[in-house]
Amino acid sequence: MRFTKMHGAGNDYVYVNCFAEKLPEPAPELAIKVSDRRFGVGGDGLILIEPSDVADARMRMFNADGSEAEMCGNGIRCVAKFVHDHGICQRDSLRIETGNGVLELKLQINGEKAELITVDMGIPKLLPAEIPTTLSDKPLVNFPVEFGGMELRVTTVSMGNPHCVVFVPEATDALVLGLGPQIESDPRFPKRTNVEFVEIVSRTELKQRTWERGSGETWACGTGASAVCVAAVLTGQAEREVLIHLTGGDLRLRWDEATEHVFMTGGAVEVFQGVWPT
Ligand SMILES: N[C@@H](CCC[C@H](N)C(=O)O)C(=O)O
Repeated sequence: MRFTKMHGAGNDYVYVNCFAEKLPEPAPELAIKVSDRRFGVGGDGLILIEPSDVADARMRMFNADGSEAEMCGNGIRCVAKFVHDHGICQRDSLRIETGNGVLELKLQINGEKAELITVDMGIPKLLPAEIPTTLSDKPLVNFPVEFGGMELRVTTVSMGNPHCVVFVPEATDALVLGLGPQIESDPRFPKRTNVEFVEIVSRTELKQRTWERGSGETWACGTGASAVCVAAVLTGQAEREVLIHLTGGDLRLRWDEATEHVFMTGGAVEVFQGVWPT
């Protein structure tokens, strides 16, 4: 099986072009093996680029623990770059099918290659049943909750996948690596959750660290950055257009007032290609 290693802002996955390749084993098992940073290729998970009946391509994404997620914001930019740069569909606007519906992307091309990509991430969902969470029966905005003996204020947002956003003075290891996994698996999030710890730098600039459902701390999370933009606006701390600094790079987010859609812009990088197993 040929694969391509790609990353968006340091959120790295093993990508397989299923227009041409067959998986040697079921995707969940394969995801666990290839993601291993010592015994595998190394990555935050596995992403399959498949033919679609309703769009230019379909993305399926598997976390490093083998669980399948509905959406991946950094992943979809890489899928678009792959689809464009490898000649599957060379338009500068693409439609990609995901577990959160068909999303539209605009590609900025430099020479022959896609560089910056803007994704219409759709309308965020805020109802507790849509997250899902049992913490309240109303949308949670700066909602006080106790986790591990500590009271935090959380804002929950679904971008197709669940996010729990916590604004903090400093996103320390104790919070991200200590509380992150506890919140991820808290039974009040029946499908587990991604967790974002966010520092407000100014009304247009934020800093984010993410504990991802199924993969642990990653260097960036695109659906997470979208949820953070929405949460920062809902809590009155930021404008609708923000620059978010993540551990592995920056993303630009805009929550459009008229359409309520979130737009995310960032890069996508092809790192190397290989064959699995060797
Ligand atoms: N890194 C991704 C999100 C990947 C899926 C997530 N871990 C989940 O289980 O929902 C992104 O860039 O959005």
